[in-house]
Amino acid sequence: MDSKFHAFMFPWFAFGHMIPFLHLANKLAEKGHRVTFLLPKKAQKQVEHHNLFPDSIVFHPLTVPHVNGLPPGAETTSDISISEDNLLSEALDLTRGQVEAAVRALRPDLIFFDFALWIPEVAKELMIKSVSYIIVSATTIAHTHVPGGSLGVPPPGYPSSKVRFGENDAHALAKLSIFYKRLYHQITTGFKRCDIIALRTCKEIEGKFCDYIAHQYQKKVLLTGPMLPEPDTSKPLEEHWSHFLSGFPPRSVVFCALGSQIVLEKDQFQELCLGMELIGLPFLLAVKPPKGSSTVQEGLPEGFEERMKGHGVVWGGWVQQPLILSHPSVGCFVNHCGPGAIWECIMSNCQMVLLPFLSDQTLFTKLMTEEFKVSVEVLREKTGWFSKESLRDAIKSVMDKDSDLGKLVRSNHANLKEILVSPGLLTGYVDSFVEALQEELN
Ligand SMILES: O=c1ccn([C@@H]2O[C@H](COP(=O)(O)OP(=O)(O)O[C@H]3O[C@H](CO)[C@@H](O)[C@H](O)[C@H]3O)[C@@H](O)[C@H]2O)c(=O)[nH]1
Repeated sequence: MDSKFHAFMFPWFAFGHMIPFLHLANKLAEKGHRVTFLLPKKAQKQVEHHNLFPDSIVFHPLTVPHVNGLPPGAETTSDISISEDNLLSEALDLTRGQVEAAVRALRPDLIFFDFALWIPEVAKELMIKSVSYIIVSATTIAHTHVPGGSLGVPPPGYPSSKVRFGENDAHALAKLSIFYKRLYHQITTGFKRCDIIALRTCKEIEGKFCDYIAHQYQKKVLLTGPMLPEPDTSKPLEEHWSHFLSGFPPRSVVFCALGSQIVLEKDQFQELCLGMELIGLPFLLAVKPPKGSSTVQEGLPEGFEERMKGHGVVWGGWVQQPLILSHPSVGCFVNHCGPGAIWECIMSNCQMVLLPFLSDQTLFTKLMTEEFKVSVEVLREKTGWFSKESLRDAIKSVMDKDSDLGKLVRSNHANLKEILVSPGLLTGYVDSFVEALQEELN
């Protein structure tokens, strides 16, 4: 065949999945390959600015069928609560007819998927190769999606004694239990049936977990590297943020964002706000409105906005996270340890304070905090509650100039970043990945 291939991409209906798939699509397009990207209709508008090669990456919008129990018009995880994930996953399965029709009409050489476990079946029938491309950490896959373990308990031979759930992580396991069975089935079946397993990581960070997965599934595991976004030069940081941030000294602002899915209970949201106030440093808190409030302002603690005027902002909308992280005034990033956030954080110069909510976020937090010692974790109580004081203590422990812990994590973080930015490392991952795909197709 022609050495240039045509790939289909069909990620789970969540921005944390569609965006890194698109970054991979860009890397393929950069090398002259074509991509047809299947996604829910409404999502296209929100992600199309990530498409750097519109001539080579073509969106193929899908109509997401309604499933009883889902809010009308729900298409992505941003439209639903975590407890409705299984229903959205049923809706994804119901798009099979549309996907098959597109595959038959366009006959790609490869199909990348993650949760649609029926893709290998569709592909095989037409002699197309299927690639199970997983964008969450290899740590999570090794712990939770290898046969032999159970909810919260890793399978035999799992390669870490530190990257495990602790006694205060029951809150994360409780959330996982809602969709554990379905997700476990999707990923393990996808892995068994696909031609290639690919992971969004690099061996410098998760090598032993990748080797473990390859051994357990007896399949070659290809790595794409972290798939960081290309710096978006088309849109500078919005004026109101650059104006706000530039008013503070270098590295003094605490930026907090919790990804695209986390919606806090109102009391926990208020505690988060009060914790930011306690630190005494300028801050930008970009989180969704809490449960029961339609705006963040509506959920704020009494008098908070007035007290924080000119010093701290709580924002309920989308922000340009990578650009904020690279602003010289930002010195600390409090985040949920989502796979996108964490790679962006590692590549920044910000101190890392981790506040995980979901199970994959919790495991990656342990990897960063216990094994690499590049971050600190906000302590929670057994109920999962975190107090304003524990948030303040975690942030102060890395922001206080004289803190030994702060110096340690800063220096470990700088070393890790240096490895990742070493010339050719990340492009080398993409080159080897594409070569391996081409070999598979020949
Ligand atoms: O206001 C915002 C919020 C997010 N982002 C970007 O959106 C991406 C978010 O990705 P990520 O950090 O991975 O977070 P989530 O989308 O929240 O990740 C969800 O989806 C992942 C894949 O299922 C899970 O691993 C996580 O636990 C779950 O929170 C990142 O690139 C951010 O830079 C912005 O640019 N602006």
